[in-house]
Amino acid sequence: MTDRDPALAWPAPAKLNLMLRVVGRRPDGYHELQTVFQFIEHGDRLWFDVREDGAVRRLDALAGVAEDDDLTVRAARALQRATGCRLGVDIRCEKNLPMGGGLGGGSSDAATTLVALNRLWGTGLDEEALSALALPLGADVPVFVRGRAAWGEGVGERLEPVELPEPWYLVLAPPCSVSTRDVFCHPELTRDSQPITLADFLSGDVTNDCLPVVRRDYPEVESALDWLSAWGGGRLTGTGACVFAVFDDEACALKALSRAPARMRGFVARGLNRSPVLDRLNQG
Ligand SMILES: C[C@@](CO)(OP(=O)(O)O)[C@H](O)COP(=O)(O)OP(=O)(O)OC[C@H]1O[C@@H](n2ccc(N)nc2=O)[C@H](O)[C@@H]1O
Ligand SMILES: Nc1ncnc2c1ncn2[C@@H]1O[C@H](COP(=O)(O)OP(=O)(O)O)[C@@H](O)[C@H]1O
Repeated sequence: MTDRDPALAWPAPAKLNLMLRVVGRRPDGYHELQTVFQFIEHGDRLWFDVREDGAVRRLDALAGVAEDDDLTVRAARALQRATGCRLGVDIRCEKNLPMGGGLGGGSSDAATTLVALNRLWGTGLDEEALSALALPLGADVPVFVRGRAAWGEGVGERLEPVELPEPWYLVLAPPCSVSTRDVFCHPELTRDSQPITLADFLSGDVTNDCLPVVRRDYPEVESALDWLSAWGGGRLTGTGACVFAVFDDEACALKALSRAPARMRGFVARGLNRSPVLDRLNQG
């Protein structure tokens, strides 16, 4: 066994927000959203080695993120606190997802840590209890813990599983990072969208209210969206910076990717209604 044995890896998939409406604002300043989350077959990978001494350590450095702030470390400590577990863990993370890209990489790492350690430490929390631990770590963490594509409301914590088509996505990562906080503070952000229904979304309403302000303030995002317009139109995930287009088959998506300007990094991945974390859990 190597310390990064693929057979022992735990997946941390990315998510896409297939639509995102800002429908109000709570007294604490957080915005009420409507969104649709779907996972994609592309993400980070994590390995966990249980320690007997209770220490939680991160073995791979993450640029700009101190060990104590790392969402994997915070998730492990939150599980220890909630359960009184005296075990610890060494965490390795192969980071494939861009940070601050709207793909939810940090949130997914945190969720995978909660799910995996709940198994490896034998702490026995059910999905409801794990989701409650997840929310204070970030609004997107619960959907990754539950592991099902979902219609989300509130700040993303009220989740209803949905069955969606699972197309292929071409995702482009423009060379910039968008601050979620800056987008939500933007004076021109639409904050009073009319709520829609799942049926509205399924019949084609895929508005992302963050798109106009992000497009205007981030020229790299604008140019990625413009480039994708030739391939049926580009959409923003979350607050960006990543953008995506939808394809019926993998070959067409790969063909589009091969023609992307050299400065645009990207990848092709299938949409998933079920997170690979659930399958990993069933593997034991
Ligand atoms: C917008 C979404 C959609 O999936 O994804 P990302 O683009 O970040 O991936 C999420 O709701 C992001 O949730 P989360 O990742 O927890 O946001 P944070 O980084 O904690 O938020 C940073 C700041 O944005 C503001 N914020 C965030 C979420 C929200 N519903 N209303 C807000 O007003 C708050 O000022 C908060 O302090
Ligand atoms: N394990 C982690 N992976 C990624 N980001 C992390 C992690 N731990 C903490 N962070 C912080 O969370 C921020 C948001 O990360 P991420 O979830 O990747 O982006 P987004 O919310 O835009 O999808 C990062 O910019 C980083 O400061």
